[in-house]
Amino acid sequence: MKKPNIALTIAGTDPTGGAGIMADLKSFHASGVYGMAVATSIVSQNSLGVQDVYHLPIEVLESQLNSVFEDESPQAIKTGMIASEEMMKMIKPYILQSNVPYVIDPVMVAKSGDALMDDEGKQKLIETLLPIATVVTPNIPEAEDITGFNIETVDDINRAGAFFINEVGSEGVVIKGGHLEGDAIDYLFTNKGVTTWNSERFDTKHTHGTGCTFSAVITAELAKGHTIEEAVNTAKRFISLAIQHTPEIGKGRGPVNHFAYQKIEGLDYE
Ligand SMILES: Nc1ncnc2c1ncn2[C@@H]1O[C@H](COP(=O)(O)OP(=O)(O)OP(=O)(O)O)[C@@H](O)[C@H]1O
Ligand SMILES: Cc1ncc(CO)c(N)n1
Repeated sequence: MKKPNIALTIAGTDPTGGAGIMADLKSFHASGVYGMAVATSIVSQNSLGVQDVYHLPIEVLESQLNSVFEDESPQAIKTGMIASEEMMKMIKPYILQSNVPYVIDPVMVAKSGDALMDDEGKQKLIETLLPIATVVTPNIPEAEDITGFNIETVDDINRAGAFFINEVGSEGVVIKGGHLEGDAIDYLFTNKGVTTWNSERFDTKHTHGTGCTFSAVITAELAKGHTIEEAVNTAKRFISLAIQHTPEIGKGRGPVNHFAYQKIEGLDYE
């Protein structure tokens, strides 16, 4: 059997399996990539919201990172919820040393509206990790927080894309239109220009963890050696099918279907 490509996620948890490292592992697996996961914060959350957040001590983060990197290095890395500057600084040298594609989902607020990062953390993300990202995947409110201006029109989105590439120094940014009205349009900006993906908006409340899933699939595709454009293309198809075929789990805003893409595309990995 061929050795699989490996993707690593460094993020918060969701005991109900819809978001965070649990969603990332499912998405890696459904993309045919071997998944590894380092936890930053333990989040008591479910489809109804966030009940409690416990940030792990910095030594616990370091110890997990050492366990991963002294053994087998991943071919791509993703970070999600990172609550403090201390954690960002701890993670950065591991990313730089591994020298593989690095995806940042700049998680700030859960779909329920609960905050997962404080204001200082947002500023520090811009200084420490965003400049070394291969791809950043903000939703509109996250892009507004990072750029410091309101995003309402396509002109605003173009301005935000330019900000990430030219001012922050990220290689690519996907500004996700999930929070706007109308079709779900995503905009990828790189130094080659802009590419857009358009999907119909599915009328469902079950969109818990869509951002985690989308960025995890981009990471998995980059781990396989695909280009940024190819990776976003696959991730868009993956998340659209996952939202279209939600499993109806939970009393509130439930998770998406992480296995719809694999099933519908008829994929059979080695
Ligand atoms: N109702 C929907 N129908 C179709 N696509 C959607 C819908 N909602 C979101 N998307 C798509 O899902 C992906 C994730 O975008 P979204 O804006 O929901 O991320 P997010 O807010 O970061 O998610 P979360 O914070 O819950 O993890 C994008 O490709 C977006 O266009
Ligand atoms: C741990 C975690 N990361 C990200 C999100 C955003 O969906 C969430 N709800 N929980």
